[in-house]
Amino acid sequence: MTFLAIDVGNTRLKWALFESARPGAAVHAHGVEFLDHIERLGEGPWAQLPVPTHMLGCVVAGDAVKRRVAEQMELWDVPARWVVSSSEEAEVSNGYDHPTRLGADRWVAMIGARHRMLAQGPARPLIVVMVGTAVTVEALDASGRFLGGLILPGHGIMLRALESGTAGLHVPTGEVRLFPSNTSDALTSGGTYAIAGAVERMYQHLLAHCNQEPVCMMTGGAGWKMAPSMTRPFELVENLIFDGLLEIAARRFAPAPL
Ligand SMILES: Nc1ncnc2c1ncn2[C@@H]1O[C@H](COP(=O)(O)OP(=O)(O)O)[C@@H](O)[C@H]1O
Ligand SMILES: CC(C)(COP(=O)(O)O)[C@@H](O)C(=O)NCCC(=O)O
Ligand SMILES: [K+]
Repeated sequence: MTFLAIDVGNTRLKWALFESARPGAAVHAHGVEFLDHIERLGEGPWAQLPVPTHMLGCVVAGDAVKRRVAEQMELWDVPARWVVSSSEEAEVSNGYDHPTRLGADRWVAMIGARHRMLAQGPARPLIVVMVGTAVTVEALDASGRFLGGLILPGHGIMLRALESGTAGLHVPTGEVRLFPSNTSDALTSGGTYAIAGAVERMYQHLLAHCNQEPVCMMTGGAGWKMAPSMTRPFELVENLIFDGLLEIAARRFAPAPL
């Protein structure tokens, strides 16, 4: 029984074939493609894979991209299934005004993070930071209710916005500095501390709301860039979306109850 997990963001598709649809399952194979290269999957990395028993994915990149992924999956007789955010799943509840409008990647990452925390110790309030094309900062209370979250531009979008809106900001990538003394460092540091500052504020909001120190988990392709600049203890997790997809898949596909 193998399980294919797919996470399609606005920049890249991440996939992993697990040996079962259970949390902690061993990874048989995994890979990443930029969205422009999705058409390579079927004749490339997926051609040699054993046929997955089940697939579950999450996609925020739009319907055209979703169809292109489904086309690549035609090499197997496996239906493409995509998570839709809902008001409750895998013991996490959704406080969004319109639960189905919440980005599926945010929902799935929260489910992954909540169960990761529960596997390590008692339930606490939880901050989930995802640093991808955009950055999201979610807050959950100790009961597993999503209270709300922040969306802000990721590093690339911030830089491109500044480049396109000004005459004098076309410079190479710089370093994160406490007191940036050139344009490159000023831009790189500004973006990094904007993100770190947003996380710090959400941490304070959640601490005040719950009166208990939150656990903080960070994930996403650019998470490693943020790690040295964070103000609170956090765990950098490779892919919370895969963790969440395994939790959901276990409840949908696995024969034995959890
Ligand atoms: N080797 C890399 N290739 C592409 N993006 C990278 C790489 N290393 C870091 N990044 C950063 O990660 C972001 C993409 O992360 P990812 O989690 O794949 O985003 P998304 O889920 O939105 O597609 C890019 O915006 C970029 O800033
Ligand atoms: C916020 C996002 C753009 C993040 O996308 P990503 O950076 O993972 O590509 C995505 O989760 C999304 O489109 N959300 C829908 C709106 C919402 O969550 O309120
Ligand atoms: K993502």
